[in-house]
Amino acid sequence: MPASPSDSPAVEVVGLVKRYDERAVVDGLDLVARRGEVTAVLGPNGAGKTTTIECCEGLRRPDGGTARVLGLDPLEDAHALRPRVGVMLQDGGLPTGVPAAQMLEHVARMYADPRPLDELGERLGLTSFARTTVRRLSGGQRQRLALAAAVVGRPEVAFLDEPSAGMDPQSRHAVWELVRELRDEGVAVVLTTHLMDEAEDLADHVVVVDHGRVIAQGTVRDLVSSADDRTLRLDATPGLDTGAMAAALATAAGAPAVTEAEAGSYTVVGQVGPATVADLTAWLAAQDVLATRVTVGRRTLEDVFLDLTGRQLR
Ligand SMILES: Nc1ncnc2c1ncn2[C@@H]1O[C@H](COP(=O)(O)OP(=O)(O)OP(=O)(O)O)[C@@H](O)[C@H]1O
Repeated sequence: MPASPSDSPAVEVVGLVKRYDERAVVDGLDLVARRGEVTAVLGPNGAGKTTTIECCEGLRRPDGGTARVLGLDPLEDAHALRPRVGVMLQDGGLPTGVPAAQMLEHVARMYADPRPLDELGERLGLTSFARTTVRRLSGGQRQRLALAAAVVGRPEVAFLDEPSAGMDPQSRHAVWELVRELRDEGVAVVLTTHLMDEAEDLADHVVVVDHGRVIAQGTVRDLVSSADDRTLRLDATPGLDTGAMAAALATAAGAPAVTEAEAGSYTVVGQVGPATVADLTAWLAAQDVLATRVTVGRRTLEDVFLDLTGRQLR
């Protein structure tokens, strides 16, 4: 049976390449995003996330590979895609001299069946600054307005570049609720984020990008349980010998990886069980060190992300 249009991916990127000054910042990247799913693209600063999304939005011309959105070419078919795709850019990309409400009304008029503005304004908390010009909005207010502009036209695909960056917790939850609702309405939501809790909470599919390529992907559950390791977190005196700690735990925990991510805050990843905790406390007692906190839990998406992409700054 031929695939119906709704079975085909809403976004399909194959072997995408984008170079700046001979340097490939996107280097053979493949990505699929489906209708009714939230696809979260994660990666360190400079990994190529925004560039990839901008190729899908028709804002950049790829140097290789293809990007298709709703089966169309984002550049050649830009006119046909405009009413069907919502875009929230990282820097807002909004005109700055007009009041917020006026800007949104103007955007809404471009669509056949826009969302009711009062309802959208209410749920994203836009009413308190409706008459403020865009340039005078705070960062979080501008983000909320940009999100409203991206979804007011009832898009089939929404590209949201760091949608909740710089937002207070209340706004972030309002954004998450809206994203879930879009997904439930069948929208393909593609978002980038540095917030691992955002990805854990929202994403049906996570794509981890580094150096312009996909290095891991799957559901959050796939990614965190690909190893059955657990993480032990320890708060104690800063500067403990992590090598010696790893050696002390080696019998109980296999070959654990011990790191001091922040001063006095240690992470042990490995086959952590009751004997590991016993060996750790014995080792600490032998050093005359008091643990102020020991917790054991599953690996989080952040643990997986740091394992995949390393701890050095980009
Ligand atoms: N117009 C441009 N000219 C030259 N280099 C560029 C241009 N746009 C992006 N780059 C470079 O491409 C690389 C990828 O940038 P991109 O914005 O796609 O990364 P990102 O993964 O979205 O990062 P972040 O998490 O910091 O937003 C970076 O090294 C950036 O400096």
